[in-house]
Amino acid sequence: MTSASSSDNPLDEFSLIRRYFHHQPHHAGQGDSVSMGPGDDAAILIPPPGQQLVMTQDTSLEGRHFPADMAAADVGYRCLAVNLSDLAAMGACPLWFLLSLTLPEVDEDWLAGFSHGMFELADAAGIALVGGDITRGPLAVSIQATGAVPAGQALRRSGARAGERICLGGVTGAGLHGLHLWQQGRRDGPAIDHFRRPQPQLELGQSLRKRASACIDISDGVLADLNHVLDASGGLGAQLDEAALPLDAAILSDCDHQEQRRLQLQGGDDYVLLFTLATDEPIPAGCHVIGHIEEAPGIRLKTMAGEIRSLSAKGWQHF
Ligand SMILES: Nc1ncnc2c1ncn2[C@@H]1O[C@H](COP(=O)(O)OP(=O)(O)OP(=O)(O)O)[C@@H](O)[C@H]1O
Ligand SMILES: Cc1ncc(C[n+]2csc(CCOP(=O)(O)O)c2C)c(N)n1
Ligand SMILES: [Mg+2]
Repeated sequence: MTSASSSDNPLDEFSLIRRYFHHQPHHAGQGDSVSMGPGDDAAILIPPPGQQLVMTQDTSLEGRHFPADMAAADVGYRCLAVNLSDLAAMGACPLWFLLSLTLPEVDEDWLAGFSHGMFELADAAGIALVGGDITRGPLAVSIQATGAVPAGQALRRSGARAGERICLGGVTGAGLHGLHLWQQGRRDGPAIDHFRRPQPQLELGQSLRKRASACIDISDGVLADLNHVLDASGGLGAQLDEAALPLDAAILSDCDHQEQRRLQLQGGDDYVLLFTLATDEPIPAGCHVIGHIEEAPGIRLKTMAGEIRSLSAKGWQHF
């Protein structure tokens, strides 16, 4: 957020909610499970019969998760996308979300852009805003999203087994590279688009139910998030194949080989799925096998030259 539109009478909290956050869902059926949306002390929701609910929450702060000069519509889109990516990683269908917004002031241009970007993705994903909270302070967006899966079919981090293939739902490295380019003053191009508007892999996640043995979305980098799968699966290890790491050479063309590898493996902000598949499962279209699970703990890389090198599971960390 860079500036406030000055107004003698800024909207009060309730008018602001009505104007920007009472949104008619566009999807056929979207909102059918909402008995009471924004407006009462809490939302009243109808869980789909026979399904389990899946809940996640992610907070995005200006300057920490998105740059202060990012367009409001991109901020709205991105803050919802990172939550939907967690639902995708569980194989869930999105249902409802709550929005907790902390605003430094009432800037109607910013609110119009933010809500437009956020509802663009909400409508595309079929998720309904059912309530939230608005308060004053440094800009922060916290979203709690709920989805559903048929009982017992949620994907978890914990089911990987030795011998299984490790797959990626897309290329990695573009998100953090986009942030770097942004910090150098660039405002367009594929890496920047990836950073501004990550595409949560909801359909892929749902298609992996009963197929993938473990799944996670990559927010902190391939190594760090793969390590969560290995830990959750009982302390297993992995070997990655450098030659098999998917690389969008056009996106990372301005980086040297070492920086490309660092972005691909440790970047973060990717929001693609990493999952494990038994050897008899077909590889979903558009996905890449990047290695396999091993009994011996730790992550190793088979280099282009055929050497095996140990890697530390370094990735993005707040502290
Ligand atoms: N304050 C908290 N209280 C309880 N559980 C938490 C808290 N913060 C995180 N967790 C739980 O810890 C687990 C890992 O959280 P984390 O935020 O790292 O999720 P992630 O999906 O790995 O990353 P991302 O935040 O980028 O989505 C999740 O199950 C989350 O619900
Ligand atoms: C302005 C700015 N600086 C740095 C980054 C990089 N970054 C911040 S948090 C995070 C991991 C996921 O976070 P969380 O675990 O909180 O969901 C990453 C890769 C960014 N996105 N924006
Ligand atoms: Mg996650």
